Amino acid sequence: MKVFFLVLLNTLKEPMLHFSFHNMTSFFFVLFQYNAAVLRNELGWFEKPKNGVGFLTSRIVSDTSTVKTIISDRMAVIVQCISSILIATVVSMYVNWRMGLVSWAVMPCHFIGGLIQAKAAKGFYGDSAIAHQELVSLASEAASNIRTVASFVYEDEIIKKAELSLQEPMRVTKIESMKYGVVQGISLCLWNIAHAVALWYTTVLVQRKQASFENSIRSYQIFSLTVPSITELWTLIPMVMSAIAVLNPAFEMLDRDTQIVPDRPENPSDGWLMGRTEFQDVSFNYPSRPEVTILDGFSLVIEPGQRVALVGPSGAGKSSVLALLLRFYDPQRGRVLIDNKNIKDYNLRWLRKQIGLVQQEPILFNSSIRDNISYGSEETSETEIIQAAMEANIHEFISSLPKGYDTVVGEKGSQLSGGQKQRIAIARTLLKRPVILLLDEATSALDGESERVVMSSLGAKDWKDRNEGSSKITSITVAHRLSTVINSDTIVVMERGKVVELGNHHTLITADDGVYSRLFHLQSNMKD
Ligand SMILES: Nc1ncnc2c1ncn2[C@@H]1O[C@H](COP(=O)(O)OP(=O)(O)OP(=O)(O)O)[C@@H](O)[C@H]1O
Repeated sequence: MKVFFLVLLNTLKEPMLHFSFHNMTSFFFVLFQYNAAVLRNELGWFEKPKNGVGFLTSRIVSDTSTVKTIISDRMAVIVQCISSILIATVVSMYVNWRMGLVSWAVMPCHFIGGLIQAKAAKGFYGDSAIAHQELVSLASEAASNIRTVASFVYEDEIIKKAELSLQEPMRVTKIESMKYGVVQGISLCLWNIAHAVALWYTTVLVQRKQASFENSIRSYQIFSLTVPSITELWTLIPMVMSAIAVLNPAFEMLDRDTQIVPDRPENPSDGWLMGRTEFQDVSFNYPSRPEVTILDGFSLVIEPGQRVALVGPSGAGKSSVLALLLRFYDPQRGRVLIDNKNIKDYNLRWLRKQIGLVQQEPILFNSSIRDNISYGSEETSETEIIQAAMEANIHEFISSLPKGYDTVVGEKGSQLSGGQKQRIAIARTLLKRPVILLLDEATSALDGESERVVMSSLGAKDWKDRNEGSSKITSITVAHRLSTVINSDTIVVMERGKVVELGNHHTLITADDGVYSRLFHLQSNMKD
């Protein structure tokens, strides 16, 4: 009866274990937390080589699936093995306590065998995980830049690089697997010794009449049936070891504090910004290149509603000024103020909602034009979407497409021309109704006429209906083509991270030896 009860218990433990461990909640929780932890980081973190797109993709997939393997799958098996061992011990003690004790006496052989195995398996997975990350990084970089790869006929080089990145891990894995084989042999030998000792002691017990033949056979059978559980338990150890190696960086990722916290201070300010922007003696270098000074004592005041242009030679630091305004980075010295308040004192999410950025190479998503325009402003109506498209001078083109606003644009907008992508990006930013608009070479791919329409529409833009205090949008435009910025209220000429000239087109053009007038005449001559 007691044996029957134990057998029943053994049978019932399976559904209970699977109910406890084999659900995916923990996996989805980790996946969610991991994604959130990645996105929480500041921009400088993403620019480190080890945090590139490919590496991150590979890490998210492999780290989370390892967590799932440990929590959902392996833990169930581990608990199952332990409970089987315990149940078998109780039963064998019940049948013949001497035999039960023998099972435990030879247990060290199993444990030592397992421990040796686990030690040998350490480091077995580390290199292959890194190789996997490198491969994913190479593949995703090549796939996302396939036009460049194809035009330079660089496919074979990428395959060679992939092969090269696998060579060292393959060599290490070969040596490790040979070591592992030897260790496996030693472990098996130890387990066989344990069996031989148990069998020998069974015969001793029978000869001494301390156990009946039937009971010793029963007890030995139970012991034999338990061994696979012990073996399985120990074969799981290498996997758990490797998982722990993977989990350490995963926990580091989850625990990392971002240097620019988007939710602090916790309470967003009320209402809307006016748009007065000020850079006070700002010095800045990128975290990835701390030795190079990008902005050096940069100061500038922009009044609400002003249209300001930043011009100057390539590398002067114009885009970096915009990046600081969005707090992608913090300056090392000086302050950036909006409406006379340091931008560090604003809730960053709230602040960014009021600033619109259009970049030279806008990123579109592989969905419909409508979704791309309403990205980040999901609650807007169809009329508002069309209005924004009209202001960006793209409505006519969209309407000419067979599927209109439902046309899917392909990955990164690959099915559109550069100018069309830029105009969709402008519409997307206009729909956000930003108080401050940042245009970084945003119209560089447009023809002259199209650019004129877009720029004059942006120049006339006002948010009177939303913000009683400010009528016109404050805009900062970065452009190399000076015709883009000729109508700006203020043109700021930058060189090596400093303001070297400031004024409107007419005042700057009259300074004969000025940087702006030289640039302007150079561009006019090229046109002629
Ligand atoms: N993420 C970055 N990490 C390190 N250095 C950077 C980064 N982005 C830009 N730089 C460097 O900062 C300097 C200023 O770049 P920035 O893009 O601000 O110049 P720019 O005046 O806008 O140039 P362009 O007119 O060519 O766009 C350049 O020397 C550039 O190499």
